Amino acid sequence: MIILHTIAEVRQYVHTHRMQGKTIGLVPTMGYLHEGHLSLVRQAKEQTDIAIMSIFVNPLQFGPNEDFDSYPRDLERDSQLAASAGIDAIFAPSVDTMYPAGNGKSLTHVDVEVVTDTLCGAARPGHFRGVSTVVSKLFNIVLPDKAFFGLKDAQQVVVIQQMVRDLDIPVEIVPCAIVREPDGLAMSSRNVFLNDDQRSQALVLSRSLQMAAERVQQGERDAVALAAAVRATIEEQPLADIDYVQIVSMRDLSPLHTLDQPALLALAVRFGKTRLIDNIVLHVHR
Ligand SMILES: Nc1ncnc2c1ncn2[C@@H]1O[C@H](COP(=O)(O)OP(=O)(O)OP(=O)(O)O)[C@@H](O)[C@H]1O
Ligand SMILES: CC(C)(CO)[C@@H](O)C(=O)[O-]
Ligand code: BAL
Repeated sequence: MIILHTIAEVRQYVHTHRMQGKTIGLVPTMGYLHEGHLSLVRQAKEQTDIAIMSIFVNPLQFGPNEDFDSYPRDLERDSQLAASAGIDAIFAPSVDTMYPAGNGKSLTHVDVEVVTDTLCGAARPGHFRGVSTVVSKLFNIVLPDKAFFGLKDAQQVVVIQQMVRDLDIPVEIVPCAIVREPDGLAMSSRNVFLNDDQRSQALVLSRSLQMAAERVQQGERDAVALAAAVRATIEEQPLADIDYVQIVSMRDLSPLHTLDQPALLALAVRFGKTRLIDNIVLHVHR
């Protein structure tokens, strides 16, 4: 396993393997790895010859009052975990390498419209502009055949798929299932910030999503009532501060009133300063 820091090193590494006829898989991350990230690595290794992980806490996707500075970072630990999951190379650039204009700013941006109007796009202005800009840079640097993204960030998957279609970027986006702790909590690098009370109350997120899926199975078709029920369940936990609970169309993420098509129930909830997201796809059998 090799750690690369510059764009030139990555290009050279990729070129060498391409000349040998190898396919390339990219796993973009912000590091502080857990089993969710490692599941993406394993899928990359199954589907491509060479798996490259990027580890970069991207300043462009954080708002001024968000947790860019405190976001957990540990490249040493990440390298060991990534190597144990079979990664071939890590690309860990500095902020100046990715943004030579300085101060973590870019003079050029990629802006995906419409599917960024809801959910985290509405709650975190500029977030997806930062994500699609850095991901398109990573695609241009690595030139992967496939890129692997977790469905915990379901809107991110939709945004990247839209960007790739609209800009004719020759990469296949592979969405990967959410990995959870045994008690249901979706794995996230930010879980380390939860204290014991917050951690146990945060179980309400996966529990309420599961409850919603069961109600849909039992025939519930009123998306507004269902979202309200999820909201009420979460509000029973005194430490939970809801950012959003929304049911949207899987197709274009527009808000849904009736469950008459595949839907995404997505939520973002703060516990103290820690903002957690989770979601479930609601399958409606008519
Ligand atoms: N629990 C998970 N299951 C599957 N994929 C995941 C999970 N957590 C993160 N990922 C995916 O890993 C990739 C990198 O995500 P990132 O580094 O932001 O990790 P994270 O744990 O989501 O961090 P945070 O939630 O604190 O932003 C993304 O594609 C993300 O969807
Ligand atoms: C895709 C990504 C690595 C871009 O910075 C980030 O948004 C993430 O970790 O999901
Ligand atoms: N996984 C999404 C990265 C972020 O929260 O900025």
